[in-house]
Amino acid sequence: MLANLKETNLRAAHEDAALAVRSLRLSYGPAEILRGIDLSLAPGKALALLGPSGSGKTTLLRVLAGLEAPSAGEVFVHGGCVAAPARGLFLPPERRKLGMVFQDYALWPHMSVAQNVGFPLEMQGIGRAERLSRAQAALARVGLEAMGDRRPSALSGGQQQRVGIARAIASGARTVLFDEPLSNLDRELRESMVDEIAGLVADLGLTALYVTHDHSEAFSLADEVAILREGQIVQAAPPEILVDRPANPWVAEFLRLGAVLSADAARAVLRDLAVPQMAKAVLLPRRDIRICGTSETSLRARVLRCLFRGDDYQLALALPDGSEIQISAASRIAPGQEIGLHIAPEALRWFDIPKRP
Ligand SMILES: Nc1ncnc2c1ncn2[C@@H]1O[C@H](COP(=O)(O)OP(=O)(O)OP(=O)(O)O)[C@@H](O)[C@H]1O
Repeated sequence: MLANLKETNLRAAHEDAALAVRSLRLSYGPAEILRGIDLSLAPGKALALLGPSGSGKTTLLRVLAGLEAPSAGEVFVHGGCVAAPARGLFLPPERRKLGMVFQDYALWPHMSVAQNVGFPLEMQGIGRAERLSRAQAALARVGLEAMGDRRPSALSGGQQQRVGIARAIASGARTVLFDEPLSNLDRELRESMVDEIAGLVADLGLTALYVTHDHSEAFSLADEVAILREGQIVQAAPPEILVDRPANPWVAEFLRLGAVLSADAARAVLRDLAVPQMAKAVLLPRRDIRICGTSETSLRARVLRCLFRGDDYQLALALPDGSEIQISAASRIAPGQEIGLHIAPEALRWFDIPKRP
């Protein structure tokens, strides 16, 4: 599975991995965009690269694909080294046995579905007859064997997504890189597409790497999520672990897990609190906070906004230290109202680094 590789276990890890990078760096002029990345992804697993805009997600994907050359470090695909600048090694994209699915699938409207799927094979110099038969086989694998003659515009969004995946695997790729595949879709469509993509990738037995800036998409699609910040991986773990044990206050805030308070603020606002020695910040996970009566109150908050979401209400609350937190509530509470909140001491997540590392 994915691991933050250490020098000692790297050799075994990268030999077995579908994808691995070691001490990867990339600079554009004086700007260092990727700053020492170690990752590996086991065959058949799905990894999401998640991070704020500009953190280097797309750049890392492009380095894996062979669309960018790293400045230092090594890239491995299915156990073989495909880029190592120190040794002058660089394999171009067509020799890496990786498929790519681009933002919004990037299908050419003037080509038929089968021509779209066969296009990368044409770029590899494969003849027409073989191209068509491989395109047809790939379409059959994604359940679209009857659609080869259609134009992409005559397919639903879900079918276009399947065409994008068929194109990625037509050359025999078992590992597919997805570059923000769902970024421009509206929310509802996106949710059903996430389901469909995850199902298809699992059915086809593919190894998948997704770039996304959407937390819920990353959590739904991937076995493990690597969080990038300014060209470095700050935490890589299964989604449940990220939510339960964020590595630092920045991860907790980025994932919007709740309110992060400095230890001093926590002492001031949380009743009867025992602050561990060395603690500099604490996360109050929003999933563990509930509205309560005065006798149970751990802290007080003021309602800033209250939004009806169909099933429940989303409350934006101001805590006494000025930080904001969003929780759900069963009924409407008017903005401006003071409420009591309860959080169990064992639900708190303490950090020995300050709130804004
Ligand atoms: N060709 C380039 N020349 C110089 N700087 C670049 C180039 N491509 C990307 N960058 C810079 O590298 C940084 C990382 O960009 P990248 O596109 O990898 O981020 P990202 O995490 O994918 O962001 P987003 O979610 O907005 O797509 C950004 O600061 C960007 O401006």
